[in-house]
Amino acid sequence: MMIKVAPSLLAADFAELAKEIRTVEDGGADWLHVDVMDGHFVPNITMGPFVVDAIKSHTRLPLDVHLMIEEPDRYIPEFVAAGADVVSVHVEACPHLHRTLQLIKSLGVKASVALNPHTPISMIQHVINDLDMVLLMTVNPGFGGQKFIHHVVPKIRELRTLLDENHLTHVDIEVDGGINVETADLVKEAGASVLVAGSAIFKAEDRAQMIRQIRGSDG
Ligand SMILES: O=C(CO)[C@@H](O)[C@H](O)COP(=O)(O)O
Ligand SMILES: [Fe+2]
Repeated sequence: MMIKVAPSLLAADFAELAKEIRTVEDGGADWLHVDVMDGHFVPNITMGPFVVDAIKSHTRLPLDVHLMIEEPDRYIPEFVAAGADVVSVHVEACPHLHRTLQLIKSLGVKASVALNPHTPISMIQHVINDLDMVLLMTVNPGFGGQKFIHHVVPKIRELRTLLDENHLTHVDIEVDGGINVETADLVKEAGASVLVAGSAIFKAEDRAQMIRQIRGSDG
């Protein structure tokens, strides 16, 4: 399986974003992961469409926008206009999930649903044909630098089986939170195809080498 690595900018120096982006883009990142938090869905506030727009002008990498916000439908068009290429909404924040996914797709970008660590795979069973990706949180959303929650690994396996049974092999499984060289092996073995990593990459002495190690092409 082709593995993509998406550095999370949450762990970057926000006062030097353009430079930070250059280091991971030159270092071989596949996507840039952008964490949007509203202080309601999660107990932290990060950035909005204005910053996404600024990031877009400094990279050719696809922007993987992880919306940890309530009422995402109100803001999705703005994030797409700002340059989002993949939009993840949390199932826990979407009472009309099917409608939200159609909205994302109607804007011509990839639609993804994110699940908190305790949220069962069955929550998305009836929308799997409308998805380009599923984001499985491997920490409780809200902050970078947290510890990987191991009980999510069987959920990755369960989702991969569900996708295989429905001939949806093109649907990516993204994992997010606590990914490092060790946990990367566990999630890839279970069927994940997009690995988000913030602290592991931005705190590494050699970011390019860390990206290669997480992807697994470096032994
Ligand atoms: O969505 C989130 C946190 O809510 C993540 O994208 C984190 O930013 C990942 O950071 P690390 O756990 O890799 O440091
Ligand atoms: Fe994220």
